[in-house]
Amino acid sequence: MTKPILKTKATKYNSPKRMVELSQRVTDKLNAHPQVQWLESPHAQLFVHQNFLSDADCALLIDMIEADSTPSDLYETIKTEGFRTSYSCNVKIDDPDIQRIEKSICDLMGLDNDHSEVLQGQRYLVGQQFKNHHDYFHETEEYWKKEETNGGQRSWTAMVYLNEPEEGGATAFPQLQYQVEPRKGMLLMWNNMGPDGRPNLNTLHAGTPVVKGTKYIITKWFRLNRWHGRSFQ
Ligand SMILES: O=C(O)CCC(=O)C(=O)O
Ligand SMILES: [Fe+2]
Repeated sequence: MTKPILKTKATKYNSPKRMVELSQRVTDKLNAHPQVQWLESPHAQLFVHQNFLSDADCALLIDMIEADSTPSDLYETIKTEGFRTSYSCNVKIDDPDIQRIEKSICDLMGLDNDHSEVLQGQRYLVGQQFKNHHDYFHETEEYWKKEETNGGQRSWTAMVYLNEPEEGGATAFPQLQYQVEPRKGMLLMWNNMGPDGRPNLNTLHAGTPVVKGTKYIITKWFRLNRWHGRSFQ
């Protein structure tokens, strides 16, 4: 007997219709929240929540990033060849503080933690930056085959500024001619998809170079489907 051919349903993992539903659900929730502010743009959906994290939470996250960062600095800098010169680390997912912070982001946005990648901490020293990029996956790239079946496309990005560098380090959205200045404890969220449920080119953004001081952030990327990398951490 010949084996049946397994049909992979590509649409299951990258459904613009499901993305549109997800966008609607999240934007409805954020629009209804009294402390969430919509950053008006006809070209992309961006929201902020001032003072989302307390000073104590910002401090403990900075400590975690610092504790983790020492041995890997040089390696990270060489590896990224100028494109992303910040140091980044996956925070410890079984830490109760991390779980509480992750939950607070998920609750605010109405998204499931199982659909997000592990929270990332980032530190930028003077001169470090993350050049223009999209957070969504480019579906023509080789890596997409793997990502497609492991969580699929990145839907929303959530980022919290843990401090305020003395100069530089804004998050710039060149297509929107807009930049977000770091504010301690502020949560910035945006939809990486457009109104058609497909990647929105206008979400191009950069972490601009830090001119003076140090910048610390955490980032959380949500996926359309369940992400399985969490169980391997
Ligand atoms: O550092 C920033 O302001 C942006 C970071 C970013 O784009 C990312 O982590 O994907
Ligand atoms: Fe990004």
